[in-house]
Amino acid sequence: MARSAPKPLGELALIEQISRTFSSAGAARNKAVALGIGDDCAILRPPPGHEILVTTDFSLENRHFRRDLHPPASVGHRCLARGLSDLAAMGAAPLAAFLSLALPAKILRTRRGQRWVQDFLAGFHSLARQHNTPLAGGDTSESPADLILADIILIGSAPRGRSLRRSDAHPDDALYVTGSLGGAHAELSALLKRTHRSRSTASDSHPHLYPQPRLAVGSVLLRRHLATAAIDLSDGLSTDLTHLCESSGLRAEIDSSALPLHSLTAKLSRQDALHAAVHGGEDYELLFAAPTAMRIPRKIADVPITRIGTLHPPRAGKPLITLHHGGDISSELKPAGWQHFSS
Ligand SMILES: Nc1ncnc2c1ncn2[C@@H]1O[C@H](COP(=O)(O)OP(=O)(O)O)[C@@H](O)[C@H]1O
Ligand SMILES: Cc1ncc(C[n+]2csc(CCOP(=O)(O)OP(=O)(O)O)c2C)c(N)n1
Ligand SMILES: [Mg+2]
Repeated sequence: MARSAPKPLGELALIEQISRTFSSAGAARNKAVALGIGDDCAILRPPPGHEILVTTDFSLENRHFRRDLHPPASVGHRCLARGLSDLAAMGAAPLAAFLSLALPAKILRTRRGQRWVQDFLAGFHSLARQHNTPLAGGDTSESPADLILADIILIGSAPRGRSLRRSDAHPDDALYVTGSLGGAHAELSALLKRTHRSRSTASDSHPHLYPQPRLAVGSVLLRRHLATAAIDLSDGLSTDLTHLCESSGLRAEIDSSALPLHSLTAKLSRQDALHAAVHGGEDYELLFAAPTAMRIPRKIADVPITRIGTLHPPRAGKPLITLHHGGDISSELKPAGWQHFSS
């Protein structure tokens, strides 16, 4: 017998559900939020001596996730992780998140659709709790198409004038990455070959479905004055290192054998594994520069740190990024990571 359709959720009921999820016992709290969901604006009070950092990123169905392949909890987790990773790259601590959500009307009329929304919020909420990031507001709208569209805004803070920028690396600084590379690309490629949704959960190791924003590492880099510059790896090392080099007016030399390849790339050929590590996006690891004389621990906040190369002053005839393959063999590494509008 067909089950009766559930009571459709309207805008106010949905906001009520979101508000309840994010104010429950055990929900993320932050002293900086003087007023959260429920009024025309939220009110934030950053810690004294700190300045505010703001970042925003879309999570769009069929661009950043597929409803038929990504578990809804992963979509929620990734939506927040994208913003938290930008804060991590600058050494900032999150104060609050704002979520703007456009949902197809259809989704709120079926039990399955309502469960999708509930699981999306649960995935978001679980990562928010881990990183003390309350949801302090947002916007809810009916999507004009049959597509789920989300935008996340993250507000963070850092001691005034101390945030890590892309532009402050020095000539002869060493380059480091956190964690491992290529795992997100390898997992996404495998996912795109499937015809049904993954059942993976955040408790397994899933670099694409559940990336871990490196907030603790970013905070140590800033607090202990270890890094001169940093960026997070969202579009891929080749593209994001190009940003860091261009912003700092430097060129880079990278040792391909030093790149820490994620274990998920082990099934690939050496060439495909390297391609995933260098051009695959969404690893959400940090790339940072530090003076060669600075002693950088092998692990920071339990995350392995690997030296992958060195920065140099620009020189006529030398490419912006040189990839060394051992012996005298080297090649130019051009930015070939993710770029919207290019395919
Ligand atoms: N539509 C836009 N309007 C204004 N600034 C934008 C827009 N899109 C991107 N930016 C800015 O351009 C810079 C680079 O953006 P992006 O590549 O998306 O950074 P990230 O990889 O850190 O998310 C950021 O400072 C971002 O705020
Ligand atoms: C369905 C699907 N196809 C392809 C991708 C791969 N992908 C989408 S966006 C992106 C790069 C990062 O996203 P972007 O919007 O550029 O984030 P930003 O650099 O602004 O943080 C990648 C690798 C994906 N996540 N999902
Ligand atoms: Mg962006």
